[in-house]
Amino acid sequence: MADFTPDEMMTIAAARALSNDDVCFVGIGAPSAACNVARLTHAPDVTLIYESGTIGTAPSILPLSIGDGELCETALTTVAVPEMFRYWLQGGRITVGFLGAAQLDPFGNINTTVIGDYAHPKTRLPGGGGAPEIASSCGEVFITMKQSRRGMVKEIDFFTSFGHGRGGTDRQDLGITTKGPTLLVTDLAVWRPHPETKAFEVASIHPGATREAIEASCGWDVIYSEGVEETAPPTDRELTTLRDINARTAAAHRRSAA
Ligand SMILES: CC(=O)SCCNC(=O)CCNC(=O)[C@H](O)C(C)(C)COP(=O)(O)OP(=O)(O)OC[C@H]1O[C@@H](n2cnc3c(N)ncnc32)[C@H](O)[C@@H]1OP(=O)(O)O
Ligand SMILES: O=C(O)/C=C/CC(=O)O
Repeated sequence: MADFTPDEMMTIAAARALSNDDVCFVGIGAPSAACNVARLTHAPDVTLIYESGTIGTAPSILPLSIGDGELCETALTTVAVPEMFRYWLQGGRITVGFLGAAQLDPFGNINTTVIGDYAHPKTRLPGGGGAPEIASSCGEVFITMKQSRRGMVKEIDFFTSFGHGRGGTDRQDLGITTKGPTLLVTDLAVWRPHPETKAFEVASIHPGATREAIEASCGWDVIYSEGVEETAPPTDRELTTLRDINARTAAAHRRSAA
C-alpha cells in the first residue's frame, strides 16, 4: 500500500459511505471528490445529482462549480433547477446530501455564511446556496471537512444549514422528518452522532492520526464511541482513482486557462 496524505484519507473514507443504491445530492468542493471516487470504485451505480439539475452525472474531471459543462455533458438528463428542488429534493427522492462546511458544531449544524457578526462580518463566506434545503430534505446528510479549531466550534456564528439543532429530538420537534447528519468525515477521523444526544462522537481514527491531534484541532470536547476502531487505510485502487481524477482535473483546468 502506498503512502497517503490525511486529505486523501478523508476523501476516501468519505467515498466509502456511499453505496450503489444511493441517490446523492453532491456539494461542490470536498464532497464532490468523495462522491466521484465512490462512483469510480465500489459504487458504479450510485446516482450523483448536482444542483444545476444534472441527474446521473459521471464527470471525468471534478467540476469547478455546479454550472461546469462537464456535469451536463455526462449526465443521464438535466432538469430545470426549480424541478430539481421541488420535485426531486423536496419530493423525498434523494437518499443522501453530501455537504462541506466552513464552521460546524457538534450537532452537525453548518455555517457557510459569515464569520463574526452578520452586519459587520470578519469573513464573508460563500453562503448557503442550496445547502439549507439539502440539509432538511435529503434522507440523511454526510459532512466532510478538514479539522481545525476555527472550523469545528462549540457554537457556530450563523445557522446556514440545520443539523440536529441543540441535539436530542430538536429536529423532529421542528417537524423535520429526515434523519439529518449521520456522518462526519474529517482528515483525522470518522464521526457519528450519538443515537440520543445527537452529538458527534469519534467512531474511527485514521491511520497515523492520534487522539491528541483530534482534540487539538477540534473546538468542542471530543467524545469517543465505545470500541473506537482504526479506519481502514486506502487501498491501491482507491488511491489511484483519487489521484487520477485529481490529475485529470488539474490538467483540464490548465488547458482551459491557457
Ligand atoms: C450544492 C452546493 O454546493 S451548496 C453550496 C453551498 N456552499 C457550501 O456548502 C460551501 C461549503 N464549503 C465551505 O464552506 C468551505 O469551507 C469554503 C468554501 C468556505 C472554503 O473552503 P476551501 O476552498 O477548502 O478553503 P479553506 O478552508 O482553505 O478556506 C479559504 C478561506 O475561507 C475563509 N474561511 C474558511 N473557513 C473559515 C473559518 N472557519 N473561519 C474563518 N475563515 C474561514 C478563510 O478566509 C480562508 O482563508 P485562510 O485559510 O487563508 O484564512
Ligand atoms: O448555489 C449553490 O447552491 C451552489 C453553488 C456552488 C456552485 O456554484 O458551484
